[in-house]
Amino acid sequence: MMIVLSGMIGAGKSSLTTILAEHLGTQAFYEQVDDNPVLPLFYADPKKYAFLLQIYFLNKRFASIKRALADDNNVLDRSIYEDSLFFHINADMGRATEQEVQVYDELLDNMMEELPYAAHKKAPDLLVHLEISYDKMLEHIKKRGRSYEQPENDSSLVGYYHNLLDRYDAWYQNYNYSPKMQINCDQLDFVDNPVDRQKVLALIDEQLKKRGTL
Ligand SMILES: Nc1ncnc2c1ncn2[C@@H]1O[C@H](COP(=O)(O)OP(=O)(O)O)[C@@H](O)[C@H]1O
Ligand SMILES: Nc1nc2c(ncn2[C@H]2C[C@H](O)[C@@H](COP(=O)(O)O)O2)c(=O)[nH]1
Repeated sequence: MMIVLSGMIGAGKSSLTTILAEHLGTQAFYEQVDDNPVLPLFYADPKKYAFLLQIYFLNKRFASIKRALADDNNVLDRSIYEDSLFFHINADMGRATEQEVQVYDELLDNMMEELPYAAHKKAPDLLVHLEISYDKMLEHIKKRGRSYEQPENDSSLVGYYHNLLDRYDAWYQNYNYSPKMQINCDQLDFVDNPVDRQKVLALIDEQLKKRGTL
């Protein structure tokens, strides 16, 4: 069983990846963030580093999916499809050239074809999308405290985050690679509140049982 968590920056993917993997007794696979040397460069100069960051994420994501596929059961923090969404939004904001987008799209297609499970199973068993409002997302970003993500250090992030949030909603509505479910995280504190945590886990269990995966 492969479960993938999707959602905006700060939605709670990494936190729920840990909780869910523990609940299901499976392995967790995280996005490479704190030890990502390109991420701070990107936030300081998005136009210069958008393409490099995307190649960095694609490479790491691909390695992580291959490692995850070596196990029967796993939970992944963010999908490879969202990386592409991020890049296309950045390109639409003038941070990547048409040629860079073309190279990225072709490389992604090529790499997806090479996945060892390509012949049988190209997608996760369930995508769990964490929906979040702008205000709640900022609250989480503040709580986590990565300096380069704070709008008070860089006001252009307000527009960037609104763009991402708007397009994320449409992305989830159109996502059709696998079964999917959405959890609104604004009122559910699955990090510090055990009752909310059980509620979220029950919602996911219900979907897995319905699909015969649990
Ligand atoms: N539902 C929630 N309620 C309260 N705090 C949360 C919730 N989800 C995440 N957080 C907090 O918000 C911050 C970002 O969460 P994280 O799991 O790193 O998000 P993501 O991986 O989606 O970027 C962390 O400090 C985490 O403790
Ligand atoms: N330009 C891109 N940025 C990305 C991508 N994937 C993640 N990120 C950024 C967003 C956050 O600052 C940080 C970690 O994301 P979380 O949602 O896990 O907090 O990395 C991407 O593909 N392109």
